[in-house]
Amino acid sequence: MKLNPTAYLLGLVKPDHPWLILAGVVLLAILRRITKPDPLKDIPGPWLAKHTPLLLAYHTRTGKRYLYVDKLHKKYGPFVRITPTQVSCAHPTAPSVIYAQGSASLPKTPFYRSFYVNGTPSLFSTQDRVGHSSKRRVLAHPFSYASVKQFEDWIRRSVAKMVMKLDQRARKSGVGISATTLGRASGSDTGPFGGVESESGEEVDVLMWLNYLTFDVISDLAFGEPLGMLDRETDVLLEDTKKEKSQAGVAAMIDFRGRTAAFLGLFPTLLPGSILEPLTRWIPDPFVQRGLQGTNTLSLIAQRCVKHRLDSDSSIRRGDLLDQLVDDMRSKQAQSHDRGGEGEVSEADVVTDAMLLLTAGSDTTANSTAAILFWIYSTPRVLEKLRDELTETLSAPLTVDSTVTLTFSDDNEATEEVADALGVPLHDQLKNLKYLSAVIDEGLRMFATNAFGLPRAVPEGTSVTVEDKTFYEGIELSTPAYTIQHDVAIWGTDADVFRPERWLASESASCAGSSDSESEKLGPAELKKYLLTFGVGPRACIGKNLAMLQMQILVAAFVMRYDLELRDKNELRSVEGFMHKPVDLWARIGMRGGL
Ligand code: HEM
Repeated sequence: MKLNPTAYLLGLVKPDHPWLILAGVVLLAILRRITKPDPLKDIPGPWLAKHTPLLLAYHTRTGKRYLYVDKLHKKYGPFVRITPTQVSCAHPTAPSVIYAQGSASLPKTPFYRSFYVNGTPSLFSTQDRVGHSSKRRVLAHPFSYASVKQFEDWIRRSVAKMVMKLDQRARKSGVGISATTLGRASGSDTGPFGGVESESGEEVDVLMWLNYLTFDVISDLAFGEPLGMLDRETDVLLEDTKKEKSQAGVAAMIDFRGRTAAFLGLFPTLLPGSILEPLTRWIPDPFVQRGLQGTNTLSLIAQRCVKHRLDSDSSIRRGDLLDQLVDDMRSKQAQSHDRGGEGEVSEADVVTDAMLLLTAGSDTTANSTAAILFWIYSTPRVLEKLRDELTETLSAPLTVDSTVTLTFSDDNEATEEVADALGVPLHDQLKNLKYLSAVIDEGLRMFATNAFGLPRAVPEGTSVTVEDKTFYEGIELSTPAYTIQHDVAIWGTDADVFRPERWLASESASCAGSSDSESEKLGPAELKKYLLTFGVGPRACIGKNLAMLQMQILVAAFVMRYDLELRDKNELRSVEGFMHKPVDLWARIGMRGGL
């Protein structure tokens, strides 16, 4: 078939040999690179990485990019070339330079165009600084701690629903988990937590339940209705999804989308804004197609929700995040009317940002919480100490009469009573608990939900110096979060040990496992600079308050209520897309002794 360039550019016609065209593009890029002077010739790295992003792309596809980059740093040192234009900087001074605030801040790279939705950038993916500030201002207030606190009742209601369902599994054969499986921390047969030697409860995938919860919470806030995963006890297939070939649920689609974006982002010539972009949809690769299909379907769902809100009576307000996005659109449309359309925010912008909130704010929180629970339940000393701290503050979960049958209703007040009766903690009871906070920070450090080196570009006509290396315009710099969070020069020789005490000023050097570490010299406030889980600088996570509030409530609720016997307490299997996530967290769940 003869290729009609216009039809191809409109994406209407499938070219005969998309792989050949792609191979040609890669070859041209290599030739160009070989014949041009190389500004990064002094930066070490694998030979192939100098000429093509394919090596990094391969490791991205395996879901272990962070381990590959970590290995490169161990071999080549703090500066490693990972693609022809990208340098991974694992020097401790790198985060404050690459993710600097204010006029020194570096823009996001074209990599982020892989997250555009139908060609529209979101708050997260936009490279334009002015556009970013304007979008960020809209959501800054709703994500402030004071505003997020107002969502607390919504969150506790969902936690209560999850707890009731997990209780049924945990009570299957009535009694607590054996002391042996918990590590016999106290040496007594009844175990430190009052459990007795017996098999109890069902095996559940804790990660899956956390996903149901966080997806319900964020869809309620961003889409105006919960997806209903907790009710249905499954990743949902929405009406819009059922028409699709893949038949994947929402959580699975978000996963495909993140993995595909991390891969395609390494080939900017295939992304929106590039002439070759129409080719992308014809790439005969199921991995890519699943991700693109996921994006399309999620955007259809978002469009339906936004349309529903726009069509509904504007005087009835839910006070959720979607209300904020719609209000902003309406006010900017009114203002720009007088300026001939300049600065207008369209329905497509609202759809893209609503979808962003769902994708950024759901499994990230679930994955982080699952990882933290893994570390807590595989370290009996920490579990015991955390329970001591929580017990001093929360008595409710231990006094619940478990024989009373609690039922859920649509009446919010009634369900809040259920949350109280089930002893779901209030954030005010938790927010100042030092050990809980240290355990969460340490879990985030160890697992590194954001393990990726988030790329930033050196702008035209400028240069950036990290330690003794200067980089010029067009070079892309990133800091590998996992590597920094496990660097012995920062955390000490026990960098790979789960030791929450390093975050407590009074105890940072006094616990088993601590050594001649640098972390004895760096106090907890200094160490915070190297915890990159939520990003750093002007593009850092806007949802951190919401995520922390959920994680604190969830961790406290689990630890106070359940004993978990992990199927594998030696390893948390994980995979990295754009974010790093556990594959699952199977555990036999039992009610804690006394409940
Ligand atoms: C533990 C959970 C979370 C983690 C680990 C996390 C991590 C991150 C990271 C590393 C970034 C920076 C990305 C970059 O620079 O490319 C980011 C940005 C962002 N996150 Fe989160 N996040 C979490 C929860 C949330 C929640 C609950 C929401 C909202 C519902 C959210 C919304 C966003 C948004 C909108 C951005 C883009 C901010 C901007 O560019 O100005 N995140 N997040």
